[in-house]
Amino acid sequence: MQSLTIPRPDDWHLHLRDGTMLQTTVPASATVFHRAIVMPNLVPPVTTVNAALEYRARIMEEVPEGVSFNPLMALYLTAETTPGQVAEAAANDHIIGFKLYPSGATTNSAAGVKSVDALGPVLAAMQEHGVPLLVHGEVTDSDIDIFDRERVFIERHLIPITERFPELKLVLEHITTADAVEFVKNANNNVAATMTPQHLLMNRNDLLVGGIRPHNYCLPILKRRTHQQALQQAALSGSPKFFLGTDSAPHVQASKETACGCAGCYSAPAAIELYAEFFSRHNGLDKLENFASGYGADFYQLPRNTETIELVQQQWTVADTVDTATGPMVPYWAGSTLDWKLKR
Ligand SMILES: NC(=O)N[C@@H](CC(=O)O)C(=O)O
Ligand SMILES: [Zn+2]
Ligand SMILES: [Zn+2]
Repeated sequence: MQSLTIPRPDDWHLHLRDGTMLQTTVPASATVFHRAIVMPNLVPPVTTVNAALEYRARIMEEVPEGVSFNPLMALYLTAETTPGQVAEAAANDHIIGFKLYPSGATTNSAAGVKSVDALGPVLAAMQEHGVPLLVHGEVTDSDIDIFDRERVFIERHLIPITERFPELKLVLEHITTADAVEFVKNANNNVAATMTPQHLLMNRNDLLVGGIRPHNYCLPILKRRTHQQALQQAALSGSPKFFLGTDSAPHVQASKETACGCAGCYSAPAAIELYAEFFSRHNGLDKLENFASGYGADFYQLPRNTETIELVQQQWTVADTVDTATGPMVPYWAGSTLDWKLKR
């Protein structure tokens, strides 16, 4: 049997939610990943260091016995965020950075930023303190087509931000377009991107052909195949600017399979295997190690993990549903097979 041993991976973009949902989501990620950036789009959003530390404590309560898991908390950037709060965040090892959600762009983004241009003083403080800016990069203007929202956000906001703050550490999250790949490649080394399993493995046909597939619906929305191919090439290129961030985003089945379904793929139950599937399908398994367990840590100036995990080439089927205290969830890739399995 073929097997592959790599350092324990980290997930640089993760949604765990709160309350009883943590009983399901925390073990699913903590038993695989050593560190994870926990996204702050709760209701209400996690905007202060104190709120983030309390949220982190609730997460830690659900980490299984004997498992070491280090949640790195992102704070939700709002129009009220101050340079003082940036300094406070910079001084706390449990806080990794600030997350910019354009208001209305995605799940629980109502409290997000309405004017990116007004963020100058806060971005200046982030640049000064070396605090990363994590970005959901989509405009929300009703006259911009949903498939163009990432490209337009890059043109209108990201290029100006990187020109004005050339030393700002910036991660364009869950990239979906060739435009995003080009932007990141052409930017300074303090600009990087995370990639999800669904954007590497799928394109919009997987969402819309032969019936609408709510469990493949996430934001930014899956794009056409040429964009998928640009992402694939970037991941396979071995560039340190592209690394793993699952964007695992749990919603219960009833909220996904409905007339107005929520955006988000719950990929955590098969996360590392999904990436292995992608790299193995493209004869690039040797690139998995740095993508999953190296480049992200390097970017965030954290040590690489020394523990290892083992993947074995063995077919298995992702569960149809996962039970939670608030009802069943349908994981991403439910009922389909994968060729690589994490040895647990
Ligand atoms: N990606 C998604 O489709 N959904 C995420 C939010 C996000 O990361 O944009 C969620 O919190 O559900
Ligand atoms: Zn997002
Ligand atoms: Zn996300």
